[in-house]
Amino acid sequence: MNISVIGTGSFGTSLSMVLNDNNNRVMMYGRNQDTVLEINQSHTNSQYLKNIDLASDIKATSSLKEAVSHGEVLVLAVPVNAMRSVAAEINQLLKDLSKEVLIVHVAKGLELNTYKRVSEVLEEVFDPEYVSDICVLSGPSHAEEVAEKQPTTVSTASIHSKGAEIIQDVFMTDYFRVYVNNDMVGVEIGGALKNIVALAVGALSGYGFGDNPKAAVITRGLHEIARLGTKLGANPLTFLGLAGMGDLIVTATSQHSRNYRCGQMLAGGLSLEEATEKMGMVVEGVNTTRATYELAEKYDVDMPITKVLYGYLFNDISEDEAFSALMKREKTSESEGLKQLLESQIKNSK
Ligand SMILES: NC(=O)C1=CN([C@@H]2O[C@H](COP(=O)(O)OP(=O)(O)OC[C@H]3O[C@@H](n4cnc5c(N)ncnc54)[C@H](O)[C@@H]3O)[C@@H](O)[C@H]2O)C=CC1
Ligand SMILES: O=C(CO)COP(=O)(O)O
Repeated sequence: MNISVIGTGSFGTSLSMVLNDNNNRVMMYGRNQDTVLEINQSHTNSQYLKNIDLASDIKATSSLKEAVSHGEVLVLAVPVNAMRSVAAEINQLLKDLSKEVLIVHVAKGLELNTYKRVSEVLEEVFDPEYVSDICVLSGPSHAEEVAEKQPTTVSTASIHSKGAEIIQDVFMTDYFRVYVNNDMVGVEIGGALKNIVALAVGALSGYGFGDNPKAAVITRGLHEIARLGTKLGANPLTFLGLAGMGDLIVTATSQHSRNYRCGQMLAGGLSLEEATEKMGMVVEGVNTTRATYELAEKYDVDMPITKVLYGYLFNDISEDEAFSALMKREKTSESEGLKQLLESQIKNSK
């Protein structure tokens, strides 16, 4: 198929390699002329993927119109905060070209202020006449390792039934395995909220905390992701899958993760601005912590780790205050919490 990948950052580039390996005709769109030239002439993207050669079949353009004209499937691989404006530009081009495409996004976060999942933003922006379906692709998939062709597994979900199966076909190679999941809300919430946990565990690592507190934050973090997710209509079992537990493991335990490394830098004394600037790539967990904190307040969902991280990121509470806020809460029952998740699932499935 003809596929256009919108975004020449780390993930857009590594997914272009997967799509090319699966015999699709891939065109990347990037707003940075130098990157576009480098991809076309040197077949590398050295700012984002060091020591990786791209196939010469992968073409890049700085014309969004050219990319939209080329693709039957458009892969949106830009940060969440750019999604609405990029989608609006694409929608206008689709109208002008009178063309229908299948959209898949790979962004992991919630939109600031609206607290919307990315597919909700896209559904709002795209005219259904020009978009056959809107899908998400998410799961444990560091761009660096995808580019090295390390065996990788991800989930895809779509608003309608057909889209996810097409996305499964266009991405699936012998090193990139795609599972269809029918829980769009769960897949998007899992991918977005694991970044909060990764930031928190990165900070723990930066302060020199051991494995016990890290396991506590990962496990209880997954629990609170599931609590908010089910409130929003997700199936709690999705959080045990690739887009939940899988992505949480890969992100909250890895030096590849920008969120984890950002947490480490904060613990090392950098300000939030300094840490995100030094990263030079998107750290979705920062905005998503704010959006999730506000969303949890709105829906009255107890999210102690998110709340404490919000205080640490935006209100300068210290690590001691953060720990004390978490450890000195009222006594609670683990089995009661799990039971409530199951009850929500029964309610959601009715
Ligand atoms: N890097 C990774 O391992 C993975 C990233 N993701 C998600 O994919 C999304 C993109 O991440 P990365 O590629 O890693 O980010 P990145 O920071 O490496 O690259 C982002 C790209 O988007 C472009 N961009 C930003 N605003 C734009 C706009 N308005 N118009 C056009 N292009 C724009 C930038 O120029 C850059 O090329 C994020 O939501 C991230 O959470 C998902 C899975 C893995
Ligand atoms: O989502 C990712 C891997 O699945 C990458 O996470 P970071 O954005 O923290 O690097």
